[in-house]
Amino acid sequence: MTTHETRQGTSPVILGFPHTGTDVPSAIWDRLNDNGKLLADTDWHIHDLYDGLLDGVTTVRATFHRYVIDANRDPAGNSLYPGQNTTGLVPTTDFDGLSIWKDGETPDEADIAERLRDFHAPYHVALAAEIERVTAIHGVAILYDCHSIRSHIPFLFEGKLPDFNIGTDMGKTCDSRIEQAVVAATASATGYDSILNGRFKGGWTTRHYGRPETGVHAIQMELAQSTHLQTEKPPFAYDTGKAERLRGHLKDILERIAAIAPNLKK
Ligand SMILES: N=CN[C@@H](CCC(=O)O)C(=O)O
Repeated sequence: MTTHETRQGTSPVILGFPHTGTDVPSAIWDRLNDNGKLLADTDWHIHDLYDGLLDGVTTVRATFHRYVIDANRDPAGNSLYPGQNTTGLVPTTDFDGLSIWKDGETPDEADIAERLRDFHAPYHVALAAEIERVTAIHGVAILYDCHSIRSHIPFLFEGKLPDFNIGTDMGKTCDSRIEQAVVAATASATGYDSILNGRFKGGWTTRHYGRPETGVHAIQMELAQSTHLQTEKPPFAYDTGKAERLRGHLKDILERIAAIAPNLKK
């Protein structure tokens, strides 16, 4: 089973897609309960949503599902949000806090070690290699990590999530000009709301790679799925009309950050 797909380009921008994969090996699939088999926490269609928006962009996409192992979690198993409801490296629940494994089939330490080796590590080896390659071309690289999530999830947050959720771990993971360019682009998107470092501050990928002092900048975009899906429940169908409108704004965001790259110094 392949673990990831890489498309190489020469732009300074790299798109990461840790959660759009839906591949689950049969031995793992058989351990999921009926709720887990819905794969409800997938970032549905997000790689299609961003397809073709920026010339020369590099993309790295995990093809395995986050219930196999979550490529956006610390491989050491540390929580993204200690003390708050969240999901882990190999999640035991979905975003609603409901079990995803059959009774007695919750992955153990040996399962987690195996999945780290077979899925999490190969994805991050590929992503790190692209960051290194792009940095060798431009002196800098901008990793934009692409996500989506349902707009109402009481287990994780109150009320309705804004449409654009920008995460930079409180400004630590990228130059402020990148952060401000994305904030400005989302603020000018009429009919959408947005927030910087609200409930979603950037996952492990953004926090791990974003080291502005070394020339590697990272920013996460968490889109509310109501901006591009027909409904936020199975079958999580793509809404072409909504998506086309949104794609104009995503293109604007990506072009703005690509234009900043030549001005970023190590
Ligand atoms: N769709 C995925 N959302 C991310 C959110 C990370 C964060 O808290 O910023 C995830 O769970 O990995």
